[in-house]
Amino acid sequence: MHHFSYRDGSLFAEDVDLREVADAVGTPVYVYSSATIERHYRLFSAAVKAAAPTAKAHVFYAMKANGNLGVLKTLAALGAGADTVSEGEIRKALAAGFPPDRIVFSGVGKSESELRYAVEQGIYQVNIETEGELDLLSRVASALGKRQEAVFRVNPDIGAGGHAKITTGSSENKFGVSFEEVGRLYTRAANMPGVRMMGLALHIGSQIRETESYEAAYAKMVALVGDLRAEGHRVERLDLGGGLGIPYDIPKDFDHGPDLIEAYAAMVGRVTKGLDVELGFEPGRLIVGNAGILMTRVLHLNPRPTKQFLVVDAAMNDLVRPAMYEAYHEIWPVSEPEAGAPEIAYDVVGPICESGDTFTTGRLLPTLRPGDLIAFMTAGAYGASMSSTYNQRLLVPEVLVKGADYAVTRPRQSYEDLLGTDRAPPWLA
Ligand SMILES: Cc1ncc(COP(=O)(O)O)c(C=O)c1O
Ligand SMILES: N[C@@H](CCCC[NH3+])C(=O)O
Repeated sequence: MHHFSYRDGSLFAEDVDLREVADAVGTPVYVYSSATIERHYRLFSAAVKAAAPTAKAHVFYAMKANGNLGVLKTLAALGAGADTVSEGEIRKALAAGFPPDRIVFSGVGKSESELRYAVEQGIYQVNIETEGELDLLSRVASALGKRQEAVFRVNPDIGAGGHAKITTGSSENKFGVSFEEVGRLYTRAANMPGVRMMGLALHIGSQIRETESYEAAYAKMVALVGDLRAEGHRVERLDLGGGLGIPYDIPKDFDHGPDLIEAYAAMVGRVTKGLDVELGFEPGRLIVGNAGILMTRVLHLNPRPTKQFLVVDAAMNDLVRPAMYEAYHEIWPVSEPEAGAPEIAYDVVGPICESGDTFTTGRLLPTLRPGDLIAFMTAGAYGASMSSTYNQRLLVPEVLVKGADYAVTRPRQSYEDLLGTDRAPPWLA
């Protein structure tokens, strides 16, 4: 369920009329609902905690999905941890109030300075993805006189996900140390200064809407825990990653309840039954995806003999998912269409000079005119966080709603900001 609905002929985010936000903040604009974020975080954490009653479960929100400070503070206040993938994310997580001992650092290519920063901050766990990274972490941490707790991110050779570009668990993907190598690396790490191996992690992909792939991968990991322990290794933590998917095709009256979350949690309970480990989870999209929309205004119509282009003021630099993954986002007019109003098939496109700057083709929508507002739904995850200034367009503002209140949690970038970071080379100055 999410908290965007029609009231008095207009689309509301909780108790805030989106027309009001468009007037005050302009378009395009991302709008997030605190209530939806809270609901999904609570549903997920309660489900996994209940399903694995003997294991301690920690939820680390994967902040790459949405790193807005207001969103992060909302989740930190609920007691979530953070799954980070760069020094920038660690810094932002700390600034948002996540305590260091609830921060996990994942990622395929961590640099020496990033690892040093993470160790200095005393973060909970580094998820090591290569042997070179094990060596580097050991060197960096021992030079600081510290011992960093870490796990190996294992590639289980079982991938899943909503698109080939977001599958991560196959051995063809770059992520994690090879399943066959873990035993040898664990043995090496036991004798290394600066690191303390605590267990294993995996993350098999994103937008996964079934539990079978997870179950196969998790079962493989549970067996690996047993094998490592039999060799005398300490394996106290199992970080099960994120990736649980959400519905993108949501009819307006749809209440997508906790079904998939519960099926997932039950599967986790089944697979880890009797296993004495602390479990970690790294959900991103599940927490914030349905909690956000991108509101945009129609600029122009461009009729062609075979189609009608609807040119809006948002573009692929603001929401890249359709261009990058052929992703589907529902489009809801902000003014509620009258029942039975005639519909037209539109190609909804942005102003960027690429044909790929197309949000959808042939989408049936009520008749729209320049000046009308529409919302790309389910844009809370990998929307603003993947945006860019391509075509020298300003990064769009982000607004967080709570009940009848809203706040601009990131203002629209200014042209001064856009130009201000560039430097001319001395020979052209
Ligand atoms: C290591 C890791 N954890 C968690 C996530 C979060 O994924 P999702 O947003 O699909 O839950 C990702 C991104 O896929 C990831 O790479
Ligand atoms: N960016 C992807 C998800 C990738 C997840 C990051 N590991 C999306 O928009 O669906």
